[in-house]
Amino acid sequence: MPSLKAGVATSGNFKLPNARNEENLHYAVSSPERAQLDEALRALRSKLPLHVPLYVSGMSRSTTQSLTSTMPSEHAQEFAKSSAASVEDVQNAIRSALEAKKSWQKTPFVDRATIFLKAAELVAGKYRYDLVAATMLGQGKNAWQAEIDAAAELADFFRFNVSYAEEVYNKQPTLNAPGNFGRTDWRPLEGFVYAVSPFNFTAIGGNLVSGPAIMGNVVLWKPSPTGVYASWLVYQILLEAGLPPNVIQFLPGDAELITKAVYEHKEFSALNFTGSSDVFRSLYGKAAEGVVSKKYRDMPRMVGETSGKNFHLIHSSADISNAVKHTVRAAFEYSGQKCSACSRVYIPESRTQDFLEQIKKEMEPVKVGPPEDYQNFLGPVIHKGAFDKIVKIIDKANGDSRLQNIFGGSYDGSRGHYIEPSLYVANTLDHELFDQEIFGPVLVAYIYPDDEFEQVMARIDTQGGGFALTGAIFANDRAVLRQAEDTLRYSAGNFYLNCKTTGAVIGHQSFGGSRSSGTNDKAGSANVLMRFTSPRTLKEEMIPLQSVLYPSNLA
Ligand SMILES: NC(=O)c1ccc[n+]([C@@H]2O[C@H](COP(=O)([O-])OP(=O)(O)OC[C@H]3O[C@@H](n4cnc5c(N)ncnc54)[C@H](O)[C@@H]3O)[C@@H](O)[C@H]2O)c1
Ligand SMILES: N[C@@H](CCC=O)C(=O)O
Repeated sequence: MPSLKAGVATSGNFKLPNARNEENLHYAVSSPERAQLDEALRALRSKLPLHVPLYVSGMSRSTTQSLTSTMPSEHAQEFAKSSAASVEDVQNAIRSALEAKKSWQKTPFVDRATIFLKAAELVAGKYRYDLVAATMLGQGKNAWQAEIDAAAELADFFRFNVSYAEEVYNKQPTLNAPGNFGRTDWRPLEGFVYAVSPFNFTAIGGNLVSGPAIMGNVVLWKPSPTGVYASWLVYQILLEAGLPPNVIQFLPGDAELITKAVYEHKEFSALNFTGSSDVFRSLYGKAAEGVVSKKYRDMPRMVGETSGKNFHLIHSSADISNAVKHTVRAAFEYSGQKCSACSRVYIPESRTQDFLEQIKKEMEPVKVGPPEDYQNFLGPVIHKGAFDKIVKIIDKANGDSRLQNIFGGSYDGSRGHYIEPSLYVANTLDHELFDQEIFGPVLVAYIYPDDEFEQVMARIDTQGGGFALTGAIFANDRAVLRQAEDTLRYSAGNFYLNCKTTGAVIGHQSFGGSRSSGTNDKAGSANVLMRFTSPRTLKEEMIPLQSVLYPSNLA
């Protein structure tokens, strides 16, 4: 069988198609896309529980050990049983990936790029409804949230990562002395990349593996146990698009066991992680131990996009109607399970009545329930662990004299993991709710005296659990927007003016935060792709050297 090796068919340069954002489908009543999605949902339900194998050394394999996930909207229903990789599977995966690397890194960029462009078309076309349905039933997103993730953002990541790779390759020295020629060889890393993905975005798993692979790396993918079926679909799409099987190895299973086996290998060269800060810190620390003990050939790169405690700051000059609508969406869409979700809001005293009246009105038509019912704005939270954690927070908040409940404050776990969207006003800025990432539909507000705007900004910067992912200022006064942008410069990696903290679009807003929110390498940018390269600088001289001595040495 012919393989993708260094070829001769492309001479010189070529121009890739311009990356474009996938247009969203809206699933309005009686729309053709709604009918197709309903069909995909029916078909998927009829196959439950789904079986997800490993894919190691070019072969899929089911193991006797398995992990089970249930439907978050209907926890009596098993959703997926995924195989679990053993230490030996991990070792085989590394061996096969490193073998595949020899030809993959020499594969012309035109061929690597085309595979991901084709994958984007498969996502946007042939598999769109399967991906959206899998994300709805498996991860509890409603049709719109699943569409913007598993269809649009996934296709965008594939298309834009190809463009960003082109941008990286085009970064070449612009100055050459006469008779000299300098170049940069954007080598992939030596060794292999370990990608660990979260449950909450199908697209993120696709991005964590595709970015490094486009740059010529090989990748071991450990998907989230609660997003495993959608990840498996993404993996199969990449294979169908022509990705040689061993370039990415698919390794569901016990996170700690897999990580331990990966971290034992000398050729571990990078971690590409998205998930919670605590898990990233522990993975960072274990890698550092390996660095200290000289276990690895390289100094492994650590790339991590992690947790947030994101804020909306409302100024007295703000358009309150706009601020309210954005706050409802940012705090409650996908039940607050976005790293970018707004979970603390600061309201000026003079506009509080207006804000609270309007937010209560906006909440009236907001419904909570299964994602298959299109009228539901919020679905369930992902699993019992998340539900129990949020319930504990709500129960405590309901009995806390420092908090006033404005709406919500209840939950129902009888059929699915449902939490009512909840707003509490705290009478002190010292409340722990301003620091804790809840990852659920719970918003805490603080009402500040209008003339304490500057003090409140100072607190916003220092509270928030040390996270600095996203934040927003709502104001009509231009000087206030400038002041907030300057004062809160390090409080958020994505800072929004008069719009919500969620919904970064690939190609428009690259994404990530620093401090405890991660390494801020910016998903959706050429910057993060550069972390998966080890550039080599080349210089060639065409004029022979005439003398050893400098002119100044001569008498
Ligand atoms: N900043 C971002 O771009 C971004 C995007 C999405 C999610 N997130 C964050 O992710 C979190 C929610 O996702 P989650 O619940 O899947 O996160 P998580 O940290 O629980 O899990 C993420 C991944 O790490 C794995 N993992 C968990 N424990 C591990 C261990 N001890 N060793 C090795 N791997 C381990 C999981 O199996 C999963 O694949 C939130 O904190 C959210 O803010 C951040
Ligand atoms: N990039 C997404 C958040 C991803 C994290 O969960 C947003 O901007 O809302």
